[in-house]
Amino acid sequence: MKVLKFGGKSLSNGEPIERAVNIIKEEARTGAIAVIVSARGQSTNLLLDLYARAVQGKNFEKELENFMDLQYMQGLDADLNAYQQEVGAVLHALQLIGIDSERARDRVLAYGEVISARTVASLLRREGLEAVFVDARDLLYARATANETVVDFPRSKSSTLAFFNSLQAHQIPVITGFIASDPTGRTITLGRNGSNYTATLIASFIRASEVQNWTDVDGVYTASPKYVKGAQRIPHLSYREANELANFGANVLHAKTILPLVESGIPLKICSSLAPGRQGTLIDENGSGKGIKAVTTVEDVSLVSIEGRGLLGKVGIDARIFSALSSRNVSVRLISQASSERGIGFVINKEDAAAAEHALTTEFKDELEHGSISHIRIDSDMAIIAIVGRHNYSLEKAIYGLRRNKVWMHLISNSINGEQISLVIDNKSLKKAVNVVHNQVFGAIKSLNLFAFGKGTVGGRLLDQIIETGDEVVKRRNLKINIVGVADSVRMIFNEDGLGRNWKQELAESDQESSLADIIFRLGESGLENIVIADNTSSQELAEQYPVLVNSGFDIVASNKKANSISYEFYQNLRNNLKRKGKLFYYETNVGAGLPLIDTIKHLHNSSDRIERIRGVFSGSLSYIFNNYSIQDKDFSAVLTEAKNLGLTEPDPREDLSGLDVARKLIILAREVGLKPELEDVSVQSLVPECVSDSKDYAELYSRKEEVDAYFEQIKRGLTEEEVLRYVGDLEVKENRLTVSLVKVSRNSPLGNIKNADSIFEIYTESYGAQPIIIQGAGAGSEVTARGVYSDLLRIGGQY
Ligand SMILES: NC(=O)C1=CN([C@@H]2O[C@H](COP(=O)(O)OP(=O)(O)OC[C@H]3O[C@@H](n4cnc5c(N)ncnc54)[C@H](OP(=O)(O)O)[C@@H]3O)[C@@H](O)[C@H]2O)C=CC1
Ligand SMILES: N[C@@H](CC=O)C(=O)O
Repeated sequence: MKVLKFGGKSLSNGEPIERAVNIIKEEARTGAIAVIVSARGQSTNLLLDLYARAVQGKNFEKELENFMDLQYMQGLDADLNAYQQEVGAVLHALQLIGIDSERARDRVLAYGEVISARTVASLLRREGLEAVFVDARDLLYARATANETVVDFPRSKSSTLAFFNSLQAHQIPVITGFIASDPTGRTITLGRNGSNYTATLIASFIRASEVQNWTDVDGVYTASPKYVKGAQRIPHLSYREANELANFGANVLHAKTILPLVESGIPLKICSSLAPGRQGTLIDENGSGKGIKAVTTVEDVSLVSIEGRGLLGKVGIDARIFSALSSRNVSVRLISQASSERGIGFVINKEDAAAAEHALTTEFKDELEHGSISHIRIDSDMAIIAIVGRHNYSLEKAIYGLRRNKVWMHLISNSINGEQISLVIDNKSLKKAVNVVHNQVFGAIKSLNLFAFGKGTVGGRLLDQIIETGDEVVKRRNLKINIVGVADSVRMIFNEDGLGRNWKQELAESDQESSLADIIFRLGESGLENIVIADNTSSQELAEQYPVLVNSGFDIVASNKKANSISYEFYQNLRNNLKRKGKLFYYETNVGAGLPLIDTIKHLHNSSDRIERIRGVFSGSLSYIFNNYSIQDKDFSAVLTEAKNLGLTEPDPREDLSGLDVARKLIILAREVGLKPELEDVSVQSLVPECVSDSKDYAELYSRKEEVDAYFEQIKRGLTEEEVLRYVGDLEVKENRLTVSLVKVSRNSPLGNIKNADSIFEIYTESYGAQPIIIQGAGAGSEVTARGVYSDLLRIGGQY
């Protein structure tokens, strides 16, 4: 015989109960079945409310009407009116007596299951099945203890077997879940998950072939889908694993409900009544073998820590702690003790915190007074994350991910059989932590949550590239980049679920003012893991805030060169900060846009090949300008405008013309090879003609373009047929000399030969001698620069 249990949501009015009836009909076709039901929909809550109203002497008639309205269904052969009278009479009596008692409450609650079983039996009869209503109070017996309801197994088993033996073939018992009789014949409930317990108890008594638990979820998941979007259904679990899951927060199960099955080896299937065809989770003796099964969470627990030198080597301290707690009915969920015994930490339910504090401070009053115990501290607002299943390195992976995301672990506990690891963290970090741990231990698709500053030439293109190639990146790299926000200099938008193709319009229409402090706060509060900041602005103000971003736990990618080229002291402090916090900062596009330059320099430098000189055309925009200006019959200002329109120049092109941008790039490279220059140390030949150098902004400079054009025309006239102009950066390492100058070079030389907006870098090293390593290619432009930043992002994502 199979036992089918239906939860409250699966029996709600309308489609759910119709589906449940169909499931029962189908299963009845395959052999003998027994059905166990919970109270329908929200009935238990409504009955609890009715009970509370009655014992408080309040009116309940209207609420009772509402409750009964939800119970009625068309065409039932069972008379539910009688129950309205009966519940009303019980509530009325309670209203008069006004005494709140557990048995009285249980009696009222029992009506939920009774009406539900009557209704389901009646609906099955309407379908031509021989369904009989069974009140479980005639089968199951239990008594209340201080902590729980304890079932009288021998008596319950014998009355259940007697009943089932009396059943006729084809009769389908529809049995009330949740309720039993106490030794005095009064109603008693079986506690949390009580109907599931009824099902597994009855199944074990009658040696059922299986239990099907029909609910509104289609099985047990690798994490709560409430927190982890990528959680997967677990097809197969062992009883032991299910038990661990049940103890650590998987609320589709309760540990106690599994026990009767373990003893009798009956498999349990968790099935969704919303999608009956779908495979659920099978729980049996064998499970599916080794491997991590799930990452579960328990919210709202308290961490108790007792510390002091008086604990050192003293016999009986633990015994006193636990007997004090047990005297107040406080159960301990986890414990960890330092080997020196100077500290003991354990976790209890948050609602027991006050009782625990009282019990412990009373027990250890003397030790606290004498100082041999320095403190008994209770930190509430804690949570547990449990990794269930056996697998090598899962703890290391979890710790790595949590550290990276600044989640502090207060306590770590590893079960003796190695099948469960528990981590105690702050409740407020739970969402972030469970995502990190889940994705780490399952190697699931990792999320990188990106907040982007700057939506201009580079920033805008980057966001579009991420959106255009998102699916490919998930497939090839197991990484999902979620753009959770964008800010420009005026406004910002924020969407934890990730922005889509519409981001530009949403930003344009946003009424949220751009504010770095708000962004940091909101990202911190969001519970998002693996947050990366992209800086595609040229703002020094933002660059100066990188240490704050790092301290807030974010990694950074930047096309903005400012952080690497302002004072050396800032540069060094930022590096120290990054190291201390274990955060990443990539900025490959700072020099040479998308070219693999900075990385190459780093590798050469780290491999101890002494870099002696780096010389070349560092500026893509000036490369474009001089490549074209040298050979075309156009005004300088016209070519400058072309470069600006192509997105090659700095937001303020005076930074290119003044040589400041190239000087910054020299500084960045010099610092990569261990020098410590400041901007003032660079000798720069500015390209801004003296006559317009007092222009207060680019617009004014441009308005005086005739003077600019005349200046460059004169330089151009000085060129021979064979010569072209190149704006060259030169870093002479040994001499610690950094120069930027406009030089005439032969058209046929490597520098003279470059086209478009190409940059070229000649890297002279000790090993390569007079033959430099040459890196050449597009040195500016939205597409290549955005690609470079994207590649930095992927490098970070690869380390999650
Ligand atoms: N263009 C290129 O080829 C290359 C550029 N780079 C670097 O990339 C960076 C961006 O250049 P590019 O995209 O061309 O510049 P743009 O002028 O096109 O875009 C700059 C963006 O930054 C925003 N912004 C400015 N200040 C702030 C702030 N404090 N907070 C938030 N947003 C801000 C601007 O907002 P708003 O729209 O409101 O003004 C704008 O969206 C620069 O640092 C540049 O040096 C590096 C390599 C190559
Ligand atoms: N304006 C810069 C852009 C890249 O850094 C350049 O031209 O190189």
